[in-house]
Amino acid sequence: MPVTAIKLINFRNIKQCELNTDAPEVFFVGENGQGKTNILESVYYLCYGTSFRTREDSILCKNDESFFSASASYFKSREDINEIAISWKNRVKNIRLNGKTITDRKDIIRNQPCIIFCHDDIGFVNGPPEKRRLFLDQTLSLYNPYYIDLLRKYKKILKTRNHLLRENNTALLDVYDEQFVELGMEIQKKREEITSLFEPFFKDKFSEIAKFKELVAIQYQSTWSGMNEKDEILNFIRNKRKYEILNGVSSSGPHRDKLLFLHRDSDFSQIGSTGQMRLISLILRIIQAEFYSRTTGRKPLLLLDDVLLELDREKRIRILENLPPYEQAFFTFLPNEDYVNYHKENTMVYEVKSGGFKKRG
Ligand SMILES: Nc1ncnc2c1ncn2[C@@H]1O[C@H](COP(=O)(O)OP(=O)(O)OP(=O)(O)O)[C@@H](O)[C@H]1O
Repeated sequence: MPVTAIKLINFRNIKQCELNTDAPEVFFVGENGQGKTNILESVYYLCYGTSFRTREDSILCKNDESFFSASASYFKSREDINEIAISWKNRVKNIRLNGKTITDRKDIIRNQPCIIFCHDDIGFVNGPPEKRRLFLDQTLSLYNPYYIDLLRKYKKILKTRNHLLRENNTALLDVYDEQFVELGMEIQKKREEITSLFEPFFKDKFSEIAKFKELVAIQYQSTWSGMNEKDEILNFIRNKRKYEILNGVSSSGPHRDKLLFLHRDSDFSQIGSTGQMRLISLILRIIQAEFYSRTTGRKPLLLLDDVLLELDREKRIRILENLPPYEQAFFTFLPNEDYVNYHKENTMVYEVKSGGFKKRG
């Protein structure tokens, strides 16, 4: 569903704005630090109920102000206009979909799917294990609300289990280990399945876009690898119990697994160039969006924040030609980028300066 209008009050450096965004592609062009990412962040915020840059809503509130609000209208069909609105006041967030309060964020994720291509995505390739796992968890959560619940349950059990380890409560650990392993195995299975499903697409796209002759493979490395039965894993973690009690943490399970990009069996993040890793992160987002569309029959919104900057002209063009099907795409550009070349017939262009927006043309 395309976003046709965005209204913001006190969102980051944007005091107030009402923007018409009724176009398949919307470009935001401006110098550094003017508010381009902020406007993309507001769209993401309206799709997920959280930011991709911070967990703290207070940070989104304009300095020296005590509240902010964001809302977007979008078409379900040309006759059926919907509105999502989020307000934050006295440190309380209120999310409303067509005037009705939403209490579980799952409901807005389902409502308006959105995929952000942002600078930090390079961490999917060269970042710490939790950042790399995030790619898989985001992919699975996007199309499967059950996975969101599964992760929530696992995180809760993990927290309790770590607490029991610190308390040396072996009787309760015996009970919790069962659930810990069951939920953990389910998460690992889903992550492994999605990794093998993505592998051939990833290889094809990488050689097509990067023109890198040698293959880069994706591998999910499980801390419980080679163990397919629950009892085997239970034995494995019980054998580690003394060590875990000593350290007060669960040393294996999906929260310790790794996503690896391998070139000739070594970690590509150690040898790839920044441009190559940027490409991999873009390709991962493309595959994520394509997979979402294939499984749900719906097209997401795409938000592309400055991610083409590190690529040479040929690769930029190849990335743009390979973008997944989208309902609408928002892009940010610096004024000296050749964005005019990517302009389509109905593209809307806004100039961004000090949190203000001026429509061009
Ligand atoms: N809570 C806030 N209140 C007021 N201003 C803020 C707040 N948070 C961020 N800013 C301001 O927003 C600006 C950053 O905007 P943004 O991140 O959108 O930059 P940008 O236009 O995308 O630039 P770049 O190309 O450098 O990424 C900075 O000037 C920053 O000081």
